Amino acid sequence: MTTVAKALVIAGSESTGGAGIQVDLRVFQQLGVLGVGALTCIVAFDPTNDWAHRFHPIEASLIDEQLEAAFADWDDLAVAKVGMLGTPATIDTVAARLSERRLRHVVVDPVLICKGQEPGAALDTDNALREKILPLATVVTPNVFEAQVLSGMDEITTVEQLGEAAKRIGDLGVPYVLAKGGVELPGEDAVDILWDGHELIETRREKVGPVRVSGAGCSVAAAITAQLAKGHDVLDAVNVARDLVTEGIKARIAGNTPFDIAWQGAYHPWG
Ligand SMILES: Nc1ncnc2c1ncn2[C@@H]1O[C@H](COP(=O)(O)OP(=O)(O)O)[C@@H](O)[C@H]1O
Ligand SMILES: Cc1ncc(COP(=O)(O)O)c(C=O)c1O
Repeated sequence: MTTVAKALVIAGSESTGGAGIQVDLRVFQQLGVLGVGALTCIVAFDPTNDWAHRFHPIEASLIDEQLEAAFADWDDLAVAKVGMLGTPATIDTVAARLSERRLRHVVVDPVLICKGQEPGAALDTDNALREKILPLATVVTPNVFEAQVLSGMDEITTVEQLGEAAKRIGDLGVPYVLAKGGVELPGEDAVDILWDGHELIETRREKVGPVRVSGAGCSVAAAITAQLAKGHDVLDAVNVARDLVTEGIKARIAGNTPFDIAWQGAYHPWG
C-alpha cells in the first residue's frame, strides 16, 4: 500500500494540453501528489479561426456527480484547486459542494475571461465567482487583470499598486492573496506579491525574457495546491510554485498555437 497526499482539482479541459486540468494534473504528478478531478467545461480552440476559444460548459448535475464520487472515495481529501468554472450554474454547484465538505485549503485561480463567452454571460460569471467562490477560498491567485477587476482599482502598473490590490482582495475575506505581476509590470524580475492579512511579501524571480506562455497561471495555483496537500505552509508553497513556473517557462514547448506552453516536467522538487 502507498500513502500519498491527494488534491482535488475542479477545472476545465483545454485539449491542446496548454492549460486547464491537463496542466494541473501534470503539476500534481511532478510534485508527488495524487490528483483527483472534476471537469467543469471543455475549451476546444478553433485552428481555422485564429485559435478562438470554443467554450462548452458541462451540465451542473454532471459536475455534481463527479464531486460526489471524489469526496465519497477519499476521506483524506482536504485540499482543492478551483480553476476555470465558466457559468453561474457551475459556480452554484461547486460552491454548494465546497461548503458542505469543509476543506483545509481551497486555492482559487480566478480565471475571469473566456474569449468564447459573450460579454454579458462572462460578467454574470465574474460576479458569481466573486460572491460565491471567493468567500470559500483560503488562497486566491489573480494576475494583474484579475487583480484589477477583483479589487476595483482603475490601474495596476507598479508593484505598490499590485500590493494595494492584494490587500483589497484580502478585505473581501480571503486569507492569502498572491497577486501576480508576471511580465505585466516593468523591470528585470517577475514580481508576485503575497498578502497574508498582515504583511506584503514580495517574491521575485528573474523574468524569462518578455515571453507569455499558456498555462503559467494554472501551474502556479496547482503547485501551491500540491504543496499545501503535502502539509507545507502557504509561503513555502508559493516559493515552490514560483520555482516550478520559472523552470516551466524556460523549458517551454512550441506547437502551432500562438502561445508556447509551459513544461512543468522541467522542475525537479529534489533540485
Ligand atoms: N516571462 C516570465 N518570466 C518569469 N516568470 C513569469 C513570466 N511570465 C509569467 N511569469 C510568472 O508565471 C506566473 C503566472 O503568470 P501570469 O501571467 O500571472 O499567469 P496567468 O495570466 O496565466 O494567470 C506568475 O508567477 C508570474 O510571475
Ligand atoms: C480550461 C482552461 N482553464 C484555464 C485557462 C487559463 O490558463 P492560463 O494558465 O494560461 O491563465 C484556460 C485558458 O485557455 C483554459 O482554457
